[in-house]
Amino acid sequence: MFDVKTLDRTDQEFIQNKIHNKTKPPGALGALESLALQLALITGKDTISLKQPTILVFAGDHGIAEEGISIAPSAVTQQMVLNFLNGGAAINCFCRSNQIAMDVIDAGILLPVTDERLTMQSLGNGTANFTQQAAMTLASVEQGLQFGADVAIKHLNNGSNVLGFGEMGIGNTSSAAAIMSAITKLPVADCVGRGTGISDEAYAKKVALIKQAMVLHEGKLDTAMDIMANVGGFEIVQITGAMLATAQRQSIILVDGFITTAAAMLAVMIEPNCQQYMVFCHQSQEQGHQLMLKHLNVDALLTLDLRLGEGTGVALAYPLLQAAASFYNDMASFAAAGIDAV
Ligand SMILES: O=C(O)c1ccc[n+]([C@@H]2O[C@H](COP(=O)([O-])O)[C@@H](O)[C@H]2O)c1
Ligand SMILES: Cc1cc2nc[nH]c2cc1C
Repeated sequence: MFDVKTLDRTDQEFIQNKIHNKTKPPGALGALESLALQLALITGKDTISLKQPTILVFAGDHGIAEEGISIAPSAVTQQMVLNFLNGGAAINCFCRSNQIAMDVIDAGILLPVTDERLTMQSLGNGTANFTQQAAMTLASVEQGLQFGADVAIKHLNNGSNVLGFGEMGIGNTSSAAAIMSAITKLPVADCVGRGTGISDEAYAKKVALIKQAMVLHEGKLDTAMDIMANVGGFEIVQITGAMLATAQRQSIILVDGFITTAAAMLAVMIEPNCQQYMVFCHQSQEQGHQLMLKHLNVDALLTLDLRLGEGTGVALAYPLLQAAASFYNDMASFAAAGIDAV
């Protein structure tokens, strides 16, 4: 279904020399230098171009929410979708301040929203409770990957070359933790965090429930498709498909927090080359996120102790991409500035 090419590294030496010859001590721009290298490899060796940055916010509900493992009920997913559409959420503020476009997608929320500003590609009214049965069918996984790819391609065809991914879904840290445990083989207790900020009691219940689910689905968590069907979420599947399509089009993927990184891990499991197109924007406070990033062997750009999701870490990190582009494109070289190279 997807065919992601390895990033062409023919120009790597040229790009590294260009960065090296800027008027600064070698390496002095730290993480911005590796970011500039990645962006130049993706968008072009002469100029880094970031076109029509857009954050796709996928919303979906989770059957496991009926167990009381979040501070909020599933109805809040719908209410937050309305908030996104009305411009009132944190992600709206940060997108506005950094001139990033937004698209809100109903990937499968419990309570419907009828609004022409919402991109409708629902896979159903929330997943089944994965502690009792499979979250969804394999047919839903396939449809979800396609829906996700479709919306990414729409934005890429409209001229964007940088897509960020965010999500909203009460209960989705439970699904992300189960996905993480299935992929990394780390113990459930290392993968489960407090999500929206649950009590000690709810946390203990969440760990026990996810352990129970891992036993229930044992032997059926070996492929990305099976992981998604058994313990996934509608928004997570669509983000996975959207990331795969973005990588296939050799465009930039901006990864947000714990849930979007779970989707990123699934995309990488399906097409390992995907990771070369990904920028990990922040390290969430959700306890498993650090271990996810370690598993992928990546560093995030920001650590702000965010644990909100929605794509907020992407929107906040975007100015760092602009800074990387700006120094790569506009900063003087030693030769141009008449400074003795160091
Ligand atoms: O992105 C993150 O790292 C993150 C960490 C904790 C919570 N969230 C958000 O909180 C919701 C899921 O939390 P929960 O407790 O309902 O599983 C969902 O809407 C996410 O966007 C997001
Ligand atoms: C209010 C609220 C806003 C959110 N945004 C992302 N996840 C969220 C969860 C809650 C509960």
